[in-house]
Amino acid sequence: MASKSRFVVGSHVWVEDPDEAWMDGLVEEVNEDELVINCTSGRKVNTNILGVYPKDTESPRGGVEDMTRLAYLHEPGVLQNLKSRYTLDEIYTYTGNILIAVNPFQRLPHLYNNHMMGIYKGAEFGELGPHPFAIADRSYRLMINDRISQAILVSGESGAGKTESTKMLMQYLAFMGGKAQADGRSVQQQILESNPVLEAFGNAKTVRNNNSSRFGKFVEIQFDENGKISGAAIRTYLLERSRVCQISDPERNYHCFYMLCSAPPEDCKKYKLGDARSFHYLNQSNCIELDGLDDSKEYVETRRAMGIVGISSDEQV
Ligand SMILES: Nc1ncnc2c1ncn2[C@@H]1O[C@H](COP(=O)(O)OP(=O)(O)OP(=O)(O)O)[C@@H](O)[C@H]1O
Repeated sequence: MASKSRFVVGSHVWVEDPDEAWMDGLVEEVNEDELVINCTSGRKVNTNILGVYPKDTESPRGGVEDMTRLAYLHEPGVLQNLKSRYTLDEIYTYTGNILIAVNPFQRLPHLYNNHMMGIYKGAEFGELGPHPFAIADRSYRLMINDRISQAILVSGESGAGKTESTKMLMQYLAFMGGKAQADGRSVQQQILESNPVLEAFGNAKTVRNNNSSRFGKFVEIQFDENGKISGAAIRTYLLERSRVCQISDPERNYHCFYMLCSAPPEDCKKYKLGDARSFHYLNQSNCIELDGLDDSKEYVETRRAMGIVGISSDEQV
């Protein structure tokens, strides 16, 4: 908590602001518990000492990779560090061995390719830049070396990037534990292909996220004593069932329904499907199509993924 003695005229500080969250500035006057702060934004603020925090003027402009190195680990300090890194497209930051991801809202394929997985493979934790691959690698190594099951918890608010981060963790563990297999349906492939299937049936557009998971999941990947994947299980929880029959503008129902309505003509005829706008469960909202999402392509892709995870064509209809 801020205390009176911490601030004198000329102190660099952070002050809470209802619009900006935090503004930085210099203390201009100290009157008991009240401060007058001259903010760099040009505003002058009179405030109580309780809403003011010291600012570290020596932290690097580009931020630090591990926030335990910050002089002050308070909210404005943490947010400023994340912001400095984000402006340089550094979306990952550590706080000790916790990885913080800030949603980039753009595809960054160079961060997640095979080359990157190769770089993180076996690297000492903290030696390379913060990355989900480093977290996955550390868990994998701990499992191999200590022979103890490991768990990675991914949490955050809706749209924060949990689903995307989880896919990267799974991608890395599948890379590390993969076995060369000729029949094209290896366990690691099945694990990765489970994502499009789960997303088709359990994800929907919400106000906050075009691909919001409307369920929780626990992904268990089992490894044999050589560190190769031997099996997997995915448990899902608490699917938002009400969405099936009730949606509000501008949200959508589950992706699978729009995919079905965009199926190839022979399938539409076979299953008596038609324009999504003709179905009450879909036309309660005006949002039918999503930018950047081709439901007819997704239909084909989902059926392919269902085949890979082991749902036969007979079971699919
Ligand atoms: N690392 C990333 N790279 C590129 N895009 C990302 C990344 N993380 C998130 N996104 C974008 O943000 C969107 C929302 O992310 P995501 O679905 O992972 O959030 P979530 O935390 O799982 O949300 P919810 O709780 O609603 O399911 C993604 O569809 C994607 O467009």
